[in-house]
Amino acid sequence: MSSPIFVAIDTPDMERARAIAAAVKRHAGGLKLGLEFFCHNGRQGVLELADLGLPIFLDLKLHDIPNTVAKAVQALAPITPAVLTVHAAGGRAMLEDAKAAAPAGTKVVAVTVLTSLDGDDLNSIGINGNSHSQVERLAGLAREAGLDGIVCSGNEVKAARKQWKDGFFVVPGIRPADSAVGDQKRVMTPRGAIDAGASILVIGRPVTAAEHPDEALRAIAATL
Ligand SMILES: O=C(O)c1cc(=O)[nH]c(=O)n1[C@@H]1O[C@H](COP(=O)(O)O)[C@@H](O)[C@H]1O
Repeated sequence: MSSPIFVAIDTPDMERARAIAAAVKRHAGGLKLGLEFFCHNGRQGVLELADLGLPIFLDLKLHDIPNTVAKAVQALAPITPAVLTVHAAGGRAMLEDAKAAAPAGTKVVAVTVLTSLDGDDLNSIGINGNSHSQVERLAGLAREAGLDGIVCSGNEVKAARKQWKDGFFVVPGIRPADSAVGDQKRVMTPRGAIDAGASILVIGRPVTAAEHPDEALRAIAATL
């Protein structure tokens, strides 16, 4: 079985992205390319890294009116990412239109509550609940809209999986026990997230900031 770990290649520097991708390619389940990479390297950069043969998770966290998001998804062609993110808070019509615009082989997943937010952050943007209730609400919305799954932290994935048994659950905010947390607030160990029901783990700095990314990745994989 291929690894559930998608390595987040968060850099605008194509040389560095190529080097990290080449280093981890034998032991990663896929590559996650997000805003930092995409804003600088665009579709061409994505296609170049896709040539390595690993599944590509394109993390653009699209969030706009339904027509704009649907057209943006169409404009990604000829990229056919294995996974694509949109923001659940865009609402049901946006989610439905994003899914309808995506290629058949692309899992469209909705970001629920960013792992960099805690309860106080949620209150400050007018959400008077905790991350658990908000993730459950948005998971229900994503499911009703026909999406493939959600992005949430390891803390909520167990409850979300319970309400959506065949959902695809992406879990970032992954930190091995000895890792720096950085800007993440809702974190979980790799093993904890898998045990709680994650389908895939997104791991960036604990791998990419290591002196030897492939060794760091294999050490994490050994804990699963
Ligand atoms: O959609 C994501 O991938 C995502 C959602 C979320 O709630 N939190 C989150 O950290 N991510 C992404 O996951 C990666 C985490 O990177 P590290 O914190 O370096 O492991 C980054 O590329 C984030 O953009």
